[in-house]
Amino acid sequence: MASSFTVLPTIRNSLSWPTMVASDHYNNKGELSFGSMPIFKSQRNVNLQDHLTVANVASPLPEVAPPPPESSGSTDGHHHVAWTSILQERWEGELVVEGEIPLWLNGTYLRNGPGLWHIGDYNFRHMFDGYATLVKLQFENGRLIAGHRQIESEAYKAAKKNKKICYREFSEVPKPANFLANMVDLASLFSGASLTDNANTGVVKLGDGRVVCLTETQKGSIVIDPNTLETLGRFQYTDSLGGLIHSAHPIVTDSEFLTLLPDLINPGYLVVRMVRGSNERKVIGRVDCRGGPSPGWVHSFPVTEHYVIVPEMPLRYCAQNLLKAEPTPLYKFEWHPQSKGFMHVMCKASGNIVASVEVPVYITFHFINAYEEEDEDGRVTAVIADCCEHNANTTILERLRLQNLRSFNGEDVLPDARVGRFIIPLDGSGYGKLEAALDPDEHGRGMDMCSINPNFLGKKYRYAYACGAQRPCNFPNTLTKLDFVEKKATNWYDEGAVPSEPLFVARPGATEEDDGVVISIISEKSGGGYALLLDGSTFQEIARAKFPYGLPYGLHGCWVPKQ
Ligand SMILES: CC(=O)/C=C/C=C(C)/C=C/C1=C(C)CCCC1(C)C
Ligand SMILES: CC(/C=C/C=O)=C\C=C\C=O
Ligand SMILES: [Fe+2]
Repeated sequence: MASSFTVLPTIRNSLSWPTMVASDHYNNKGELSFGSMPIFKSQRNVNLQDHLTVANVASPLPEVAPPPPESSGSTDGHHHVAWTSILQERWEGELVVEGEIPLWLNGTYLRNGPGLWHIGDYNFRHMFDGYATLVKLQFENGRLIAGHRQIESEAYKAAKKNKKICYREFSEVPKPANFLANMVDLASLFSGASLTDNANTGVVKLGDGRVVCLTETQKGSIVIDPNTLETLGRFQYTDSLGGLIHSAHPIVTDSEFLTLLPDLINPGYLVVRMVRGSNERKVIGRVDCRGGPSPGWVHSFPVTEHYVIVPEMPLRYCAQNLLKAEPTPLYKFEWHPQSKGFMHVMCKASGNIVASVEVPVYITFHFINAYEEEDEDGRVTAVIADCCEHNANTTILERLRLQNLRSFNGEDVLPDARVGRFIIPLDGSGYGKLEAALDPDEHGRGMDMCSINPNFLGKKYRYAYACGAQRPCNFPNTLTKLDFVEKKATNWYDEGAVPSEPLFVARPGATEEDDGVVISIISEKSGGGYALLLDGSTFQEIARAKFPYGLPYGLHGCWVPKQ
C-alpha cells in the first residue's frame, strides 16, 4: 500500500501530476515549462513496496524561482538551475532509471545544501546563506524513489512567517527596526540567540541510527527522518561545554562523533567526543592557537587511527566582523598570513599533543583523509593529511557569492586549487610540508567537495572522489577520481552541468578500495537534473535517473544503509 502525504503550501500555484509531464525547458520568464516528454513513472506503472512512503497522487511538480534581478549578468537571461531557489517545499516520486542500479545498493543517499536563496523579494548574497533543502535518493532492488524537503529550522520558519531574515546567517544579518532593536540584537549575539540554526551544510548518520543535519552553529544541529525527510527537532547537546560554533564536518563512525569547538575568547580549540547513543560531548583535549588573534576557521578536520589533526589556518574567525551588519570581503573571517599556518596532532586516547608544526599558509574547507606513515620497523614517523587546498587564495569565498555563480559568461574565473598534502613529522621538528599530492592539471586545477571509501577513514588510502574543473568555468564542474599511487585523475564531465559532491558507497563484501559506486546529483544547463551513478573502479556511468525538475546545488551527503 503506497501512501500519500499532505502537500504543504506552495509559494506559487502548483500543477498536478500525473496529468502534467515535465520537460527540461524554461520559458522566457525563467520558469519551468511543461512539455511532451514523460520523464518519470506514472502512478499506473508504479507497484511500490509496502514500506516505501511515496507520494502517489497528484504530486505537485516543484517549481523554480523566477530569476531575481541580479541575473541580468548571466549569458542566457536566467540562472543556472544550480543557483536557482527551489520554491516547492517538498516532493517525492519514483524516477525512471536508465542503465542499471546494482541490486546490492539498498539504502538512502541523503544530500543537504542551501536550496532557497531569497525570502519575499529579498535575495541573499552568498551561496552559504540559503535555507536548507534535503534531497533523498532511496535505492531499493534496482528502483529509485527520490524527493526533497525543506528543513524546518527556526530560522526558516521565522523567515517564512515574517517575510524577512530573522537570524544571523553566514553573510546575512537581520535588519534591526531601530536603534534599540540593534542593541538587543548585538546582546543576543553573545548568547547565540540571534545566530541561525539553518542546518544547510551536511547530514550525518550517527552510530545509533539518528540522522542529523548540521551547519557551523551548534544550535543548527537538527534531527530528521531519513525516509520522510521530516524535521524531527533540534539535536540537544546535553553537556555544558557551551560555545556557539563547531566544525561543520564532524568525524562520524559507528562508535563515535568527534568534533572541534573553536574558542574565540582564549584562542584555541576543544577536541570533543560524543559516543554512540549519547548527546553528551566529552573533552578529549585542548589545542592552544600558536598564531593570533583568534582561531582559524575549522570547517572540517581529519583524523588518523590514533590522532585527531587540528588545523590552524591563517583564515581566522574575526570578532569585529561578527558584529558587523554588512558583509565584509571575507565575511566573519579575516586573512592573517603573518600569523602563519599550523597543524596540531592530538592523541585520541590521551588528549596529548604529539606534534605541532608550522606549515606554509593554506586555505581549505575540506580535508579529504589522513593517515599515519610508518617506517620499515612499523614506527609512526609522520602524519599525512590531504585536503582540497585553494593555493592560500581567499578569493574562493568571494567566488561563492551568488552573483558570481549566476553570471558565468564563458570566462575562466575559478581560482586554481589542488590536493594539498601535509606531511607532519612526529620527530619533534617544528616544520611540516605542504605539497600537491598530484599534478593539479590532472583535474583541471579545480578541487573541492571530496569523499573517500569510509572503510579507509584515517588509514593509508589510494583513492578519493571530488569535483574538479574542465575550463573555462566559474565553479567545479567535473567529477574526478583521484589515484594517489598513479598520481592520475579520471574525470567525468557533462557540458554546462554542475555536479554535486560525489559520494562513494562501498559494495558489501568488497576487498578492493574502489569497489563500489559513486553517487552524485547533477544540475543541468537546460534546467533539468538527474541522479548519477558511476562505477567506483572504472568511473564509467552505470545508471542515471532524471528528476522531473532541476535541483539547486547541494553540498554534502551521507549514505543510510537499509536495515
Ligand atoms: C554552508 C556552509 O558551508 C557554511 C555555513 C556557515 C555558517 C552558517 C556560518 C555561520 C556563522 C555565524 C552565523 C556566526 C558565527 C560565525 C559563523 C560560524 C561563521
Ligand atoms: C562549495 C564549496 C564549499 C562548501 C562548503 O561546505 C567550495 C567550492 C570550492 C570551489 O572550488
Ligand atoms: Fe563543507
